[in-house]
Amino acid sequence: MSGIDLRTINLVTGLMCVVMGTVILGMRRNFPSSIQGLGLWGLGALLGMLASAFYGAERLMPPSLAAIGGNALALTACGLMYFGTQRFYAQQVHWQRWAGVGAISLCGLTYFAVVHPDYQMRVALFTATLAGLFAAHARLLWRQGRGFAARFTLVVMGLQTLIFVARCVAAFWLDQASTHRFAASTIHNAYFVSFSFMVLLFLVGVLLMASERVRAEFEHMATFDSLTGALNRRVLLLAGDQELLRWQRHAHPFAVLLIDIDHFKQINDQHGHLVGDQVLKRLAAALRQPLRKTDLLARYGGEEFLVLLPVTDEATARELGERVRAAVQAMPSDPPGCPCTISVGVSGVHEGDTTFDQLVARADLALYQAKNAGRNRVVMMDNPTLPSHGRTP
Ligand SMILES: Nc1nc2c(ncn2[C@@H]2O[C@H](COP(=O)(O)OP(=O)(O)OP(=O)(O)O)[C@@H](O)[C@H]2O)c(=O)[nH]1
Repeated sequence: MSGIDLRTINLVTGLMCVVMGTVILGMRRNFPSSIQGLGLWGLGALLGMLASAFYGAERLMPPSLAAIGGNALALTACGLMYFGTQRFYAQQVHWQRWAGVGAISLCGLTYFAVVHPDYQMRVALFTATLAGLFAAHARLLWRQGRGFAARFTLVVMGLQTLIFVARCVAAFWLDQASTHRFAASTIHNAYFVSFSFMVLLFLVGVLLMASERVRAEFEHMATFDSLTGALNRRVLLLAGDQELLRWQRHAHPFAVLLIDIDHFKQINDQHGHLVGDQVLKRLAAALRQPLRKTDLLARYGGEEFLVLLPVTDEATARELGERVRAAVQAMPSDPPGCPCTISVGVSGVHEGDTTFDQLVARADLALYQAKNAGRNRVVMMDNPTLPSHGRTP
């Protein structure tokens, strides 16, 4: 360890910070604005580079200025990283509290650099402040983090905390001989090298966290309808194809409900599209209520919904259709005078069906009959003349 050149490590750490900071800020431009925190992480990394530059330039300026400037920049950089993670997890950023802690710490560092020079006290104060900040950061990741990237970053932050606590303790008991930031001592070298390595790992960790989040958001967008939160048409059709294969293999019956809002155009025309959108949202919530956990609800088109009912025969499907229709009719009218009813076409899988589209086409035919018969009713294709429990509005 004694052969390590700490100035070179300081330079490499600064370069890593500038590269990673630039990458993070570049990614921020291409990521959806819903992913917050990247700007603060990127800025933190760039300030980390400036801190290294200050530490390295101590021969070009009074050493106390290099020490205070470097420490101020390093504290700010680590604070920005923490605030970045708070923003990433949509937490309130309490920067005032940490700005206060940083300011007190910096006053102490200035005192021990200028008024009463004491290198050991500076090391102890600086490492204790950062250990507290890293511990808060690790706690946040522990509470909010999900998935590999967050766990990885949590481990890195936990190790950072331990390294800084160890360095703080060593400043009093084990390291009396050290008098300078770049002076070679086993304890100091170990701290310096591991800290530099952890800075790099932390920046890799936050990059992974952001990439994981973007993937999850795109997956969500590709799976769910953004207005109603129901599945989208593509996902339900794929699930329907799978259900048909299962039926061909195991002969478990299944069925679909095709649902269309009655006179929705009137709701839009009378109250505007925004109210129409709210009705669609409330309707999707009402449709879910009578369904089982295994049933899949999707927005099939503008004001059309499709429900896939696995392991369900036609009689049960019709009953469920009726429950769904009744649940929508029971929805409180909002805005007042804006009643909402639905027509439902039901179809189960039939001998000879080779595609899921055939079921949907039958349900569509049944829906057409329900509309023609006066709306607010459930019609099943096999028995389109069944008396409806619903009433014409
Ligand atoms: N607000 C809103 N309206 C939508 C959306 N998608 C489709 N629509 C509207 O849904 C209405 C569908 O009208 P029509 O197909 O004539 O059907 P309807 O008025 O419900 O009449 P019936 O189905 O015969 O009972 C149109 O006015 C569309 O503009 C949407 O996402 N939001």
